[in-house]
Amino acid sequence: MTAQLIDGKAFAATLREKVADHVAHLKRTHGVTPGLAVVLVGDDPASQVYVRSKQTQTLVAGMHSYEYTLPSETSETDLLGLIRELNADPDVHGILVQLPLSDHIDEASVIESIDPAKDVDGFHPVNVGRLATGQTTLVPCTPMGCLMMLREYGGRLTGQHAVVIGRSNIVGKPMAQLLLRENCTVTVAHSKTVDLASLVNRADIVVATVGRPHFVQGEWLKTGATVIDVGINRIDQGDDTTRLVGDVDFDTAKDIACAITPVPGGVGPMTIACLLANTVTACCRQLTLPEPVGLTV
Ligand SMILES: Nc1nc(=O)c2c([nH]1)NC[C@@H]1CN(c3ccc(C(=O)N[C@@H](CCC(=O)O)C(=O)O)cc3)C=[N+]21
Repeated sequence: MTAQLIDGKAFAATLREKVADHVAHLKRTHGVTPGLAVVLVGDDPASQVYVRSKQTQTLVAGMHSYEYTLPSETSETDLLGLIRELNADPDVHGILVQLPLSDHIDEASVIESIDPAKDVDGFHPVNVGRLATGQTTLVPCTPMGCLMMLREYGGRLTGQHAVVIGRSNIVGKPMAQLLLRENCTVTVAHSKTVDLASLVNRADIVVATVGRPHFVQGEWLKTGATVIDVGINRIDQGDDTTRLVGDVDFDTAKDIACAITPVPGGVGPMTIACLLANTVTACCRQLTLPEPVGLTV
């Protein structure tokens, strides 16, 4: 058996079309253009690539993009000052501060300083709490993209056993909340989990977000499982080139799973498309305009 490939790249392109359509509608009927501010501290090359990609796609969708690249030695006070300005700026509907931040800046303080209404990452404790209590909120982009693909390719989600491997605040925990909301039976596994292989073997849905290349083996999987690979691991090829691989050993998994996301071209592109979708949603809510259809989960 060879699994169906979940084409995140194509899925993301379709979602970005919906975003662009709604942006055009907002401009036409309300004279409003959604705006996204992206803040990057430091000069990490990988972060620069992501931020550039976010900016390009924001502009292509017809939105305003405001980019702030700050030197790595920027103080926490200065960063908080910028966020205060962005919170107050009516042209900015979404704020994303690229993580991780340098050690001298307290991440939690920075996240808490963002207006929850503009928190398009869904990382603010108010939004985390809203998700956990089943209220309308802004949902973190990576798990949101994973859920959209699972709804499309995972069959009826109710009653399925989902195993989320990884418990980060940005992926694992919100993913578990979203799957609970879909009536899945959810198990969250992590680095201290005993006998992970046999746990994974009982999963109908596997979401791998551990940050270790090729960690999940195909032989662990139950036949017919749906596999979402959140991992983005850059591997040195030994010849000065690098290759991007996931947390799942794709070559062995593809023969056992029913559907599987590739890396690259799976979760990554969906994450950015969901960021654009959240910016439009945030804009509509701030201006009490009708909620866009198809841009939320
Ligand atoms: N506040 C915050 N929000 C984030 O959403 C956030 C962040 N910080 N920090 C860094 C991570 C990483 N991230 C990615 C998004 C898209 C791809 C992506 O599109 N990847 C392509 C490949 C890109 C390549 O070739 O490097 C793919 O998987 O096909 C990857 C990684 C968002 N992040």
